[in-house]
Amino acid sequence: MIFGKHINKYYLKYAIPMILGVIALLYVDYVQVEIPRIFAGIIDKLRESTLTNTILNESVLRLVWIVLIMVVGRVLWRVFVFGSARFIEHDLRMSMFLHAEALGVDFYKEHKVGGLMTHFINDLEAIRQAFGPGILMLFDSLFLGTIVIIRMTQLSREMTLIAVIPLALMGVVAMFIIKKMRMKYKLRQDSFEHMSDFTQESFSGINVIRAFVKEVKEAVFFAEKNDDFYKKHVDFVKTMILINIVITVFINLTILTIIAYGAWIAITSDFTPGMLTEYFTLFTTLIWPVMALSQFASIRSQAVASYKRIQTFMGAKVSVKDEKNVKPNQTLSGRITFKHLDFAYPDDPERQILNDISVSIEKGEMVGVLGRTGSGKSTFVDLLLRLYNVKSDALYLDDHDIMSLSIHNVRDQIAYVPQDNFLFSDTILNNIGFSEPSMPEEKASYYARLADVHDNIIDFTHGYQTEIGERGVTLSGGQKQRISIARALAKDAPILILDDSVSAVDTKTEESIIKHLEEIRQGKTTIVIAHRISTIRKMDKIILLDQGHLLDVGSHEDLLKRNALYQEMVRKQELEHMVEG
Ligand SMILES: Nc1ncnc2c1ncn2[C@@H]1O[C@H](COP(=O)(O)OP(=O)(O)OP(=O)(O)O)[C@@H](O)[C@H]1O
Repeated sequence: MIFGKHINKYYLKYAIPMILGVIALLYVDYVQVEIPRIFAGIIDKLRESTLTNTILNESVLRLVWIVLIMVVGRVLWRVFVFGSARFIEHDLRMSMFLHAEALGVDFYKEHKVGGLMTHFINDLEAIRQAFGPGILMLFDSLFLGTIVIIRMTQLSREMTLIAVIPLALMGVVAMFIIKKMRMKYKLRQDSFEHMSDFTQESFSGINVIRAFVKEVKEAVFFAEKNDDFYKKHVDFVKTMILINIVITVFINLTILTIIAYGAWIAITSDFTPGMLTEYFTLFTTLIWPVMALSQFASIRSQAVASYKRIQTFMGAKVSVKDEKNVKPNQTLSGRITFKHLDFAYPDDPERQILNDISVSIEKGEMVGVLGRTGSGKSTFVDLLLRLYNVKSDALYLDDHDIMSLSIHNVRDQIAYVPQDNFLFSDTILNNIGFSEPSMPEEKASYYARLADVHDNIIDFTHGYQTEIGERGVTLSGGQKQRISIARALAKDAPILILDDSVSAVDTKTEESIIKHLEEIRQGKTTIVIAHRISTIRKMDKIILLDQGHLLDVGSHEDLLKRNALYQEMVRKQELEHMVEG
């Protein structure tokens, strides 16, 4: 069962338990074939009236031994073969997860999470089936099948020919059906992936669906996907049933032939009733290996289809990775320099998002980034986080070209509050303490105070132990923002980036948070993207972006004096303030 490089390595890793398991399996098969022979001996001795107590006792003792060996052997192969299959599934899942973590933003833009989940659930299960029951079926059918056929041939060559020819014919027919089945399984899996994608997105956007009263429209779309999956699944199952019918018909016809032909040769030759019983028992033993072979083919075809999907996923290029020969970990002071930086997103290389950006941010400065929506503010900070590759000699952290540092090194030195304020379904304490294992509650509460969210937290019945998300409380937008800020502050990194992170709090709370930032970020660099001028007016400098260009850099007073766009923004916001006021 050669799958491909992502799996073949596990053959080596689990070679010993797998081989031990297969040896136990083959030994069980070997002793199992002895049973019909013992019965045949007893029957013939009975017929000849030569059965003595000693012979009977010996036969029973041999049977007891065989059963004991079979019990122990079955336990052993189950542990070794099925155990290894579970380990392979576990290891592959782990490397898939690590790969998923390494994949860049561009991958997640193209691939939906629901589809990704089907690799982790259905496709991995298909691989496990191939390595557990699949290996069992493959060796059972080959080894048990062979020794049974040899013994059957020793008993009667002609009858074995009569029995084996239809079985071989069945194998050929089954092969064609299995090929079809593989194709149908792939279609079924693809359909399942589309349905999962759709379901995941619908649940994520359930509030929007409700707000637009589009439940019926979504249900209709879901029904289409559900129907499609149903049809593809039924189509696949029909082929599976067809193969079972073919097998059953062939086997029963062969049994009939054996009974008729066997009875005839028992009457007309020296073929004894004991031999006929043994032969018949052997043939019924042969049914399992034949069935196992066809089931193995089906399991394998599903696993191959699943592996191809996993391979496509594992083969997805990690677009953002360390350059060769990156410097060993550097401690950064927080100085940032953009030098004529141009940037276009990899999926749209023709459209330049940032143009010729040259600006310096000194260690310890508090810097506001302002600009109309879509002007490139988030892109500007995403590049600092090294979420994308930039050309060399365009962006420096201290005196290091960002491309010469490891991604881990860069991100380790930056604390970040993302625009969507994503929080994990975990306790508030663990969310705030995400940057360090087991952060004490006093430390988390210190940062929560700075982010002005401590009072909200202690209002919850379980305080810092309150679970957030699916299993716990639902937080308001402002609470989520402030917990995200506390989480970033708790990282206490040389550079802190807040991407539009105080938009959901009132101006008084915003003022308090900014004041706290000024106090605790002394000597450390802080970059705050904002839409409200009130958020950044007191900062050391303001970077004004417009349509991907750096329009101006200076203090609030400087920009107010000389920059028309800034004056316009201030005027508009004052007006809005007055109207609201
Ligand atoms: N992953 C991406 N791929 C391609 N284009 C993108 C991507 N992300 C953003 N853009 C484009 O880059 C431009 C700048 O977006 P960006 O999010 O940096 O602006 P912004 O100033 O932060 O906007 P806002 O204030 O609305 O958050 C936009 O035109 C946007 O469509």
